[in-house]
Amino acid sequence: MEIVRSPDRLQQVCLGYRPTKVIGLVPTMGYFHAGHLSLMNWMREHCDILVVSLFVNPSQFGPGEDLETYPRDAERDARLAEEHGVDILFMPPAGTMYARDHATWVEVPALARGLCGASRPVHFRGVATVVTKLFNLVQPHVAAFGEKDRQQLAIIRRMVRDLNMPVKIAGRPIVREPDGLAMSSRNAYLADDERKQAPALYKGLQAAEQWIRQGEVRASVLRERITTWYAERLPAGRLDYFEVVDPDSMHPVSEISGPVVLAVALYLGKTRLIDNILVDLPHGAADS
Ligand SMILES: Nc1ncnc2c1ncn2[C@@H]1O[C@H](COP(=O)(O)OP(=O)(O)OP(=O)(O)O)[C@@H](O)[C@H]1O
Ligand SMILES: CC(C)(CO)[C@@H](O)C(=O)[O-]
Ligand code: BAL
Repeated sequence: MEIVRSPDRLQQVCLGYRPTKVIGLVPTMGYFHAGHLSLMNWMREHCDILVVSLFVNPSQFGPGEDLETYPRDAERDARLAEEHGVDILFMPPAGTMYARDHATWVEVPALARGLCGASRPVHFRGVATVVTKLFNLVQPHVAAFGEKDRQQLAIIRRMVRDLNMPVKIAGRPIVREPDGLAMSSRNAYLADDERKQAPALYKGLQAAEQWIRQGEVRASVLRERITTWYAERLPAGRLDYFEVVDPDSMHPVSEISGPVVLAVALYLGKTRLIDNILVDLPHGAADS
């Protein structure tokens, strides 16, 4: 495995491979867990040259968010990357990815206003911009992203389509702890009592899926029921949002009549956790 720190060097190495090798990219912010490793394992089977980027991207953090305290362990991450067959681990020092007078931004506002975008207004602009930069540096044939960050995945798919970027996007399933909690680097922030309550986040989504399968089609009723459900089981929690959205546009659905995503964000103490599930109902389900 080669560790590359310079963006120019990364571009030069990848341009050399591009004509003859299938290049796969897994973008990350590091502090690897089984979710990251599942993306690497999948990509290892779908490319010749596996590139993993590890960059805690400042432009996707708003003021007062956890940029400085974001968990980091570069040494352990490098060891795990090597064990998982990574060919190139890109770890740029903070100052090298953006010019001092960086002025170009990529935005997909139609998909970035709601859900996480409502409480993190600059977040998806930062994500779309850094992912574009990574695509330009690596020129991957395929890039993989987790469904845990489903709004991010939808935004990247739309950006790639709208801007004719020559890369295939693979969305990969959420890897969970045995108790159902979605793996996330930020789980490391949870105090013991918070960690004990955290699996209720996913259990709530499963309960809401059941209510839908039992015939509830009104998003407003689901939101009311789930708010009570979480308040009873997560006394330390503060709900940021629970939304029923269309899987492609990520726009809210008021009456369910086909596949929907149930998406939630909740603060447990100071830690903001997100999760979602796809409820894959057939189209026209409510009419039958
Ligand atoms: N539990 C998971 N299952 C599958 N993919 C995941 C999971 N968690 C993160 N990913 C994916 O890994 C990639 C890198 O994500 P990132 O490094 O931000 O990790 P993270 O655990 O999501 O961190 P955070 O705590 O910041 O949310 C993204 O495509 C993300 O969707
Ligand atoms: C895609 C990404 C690596 C961009 O910084 C980040 O948002 C993440 O880890 O999900
Ligand atoms: N995986 C999402 C990265 C972030 O929350 O900034």
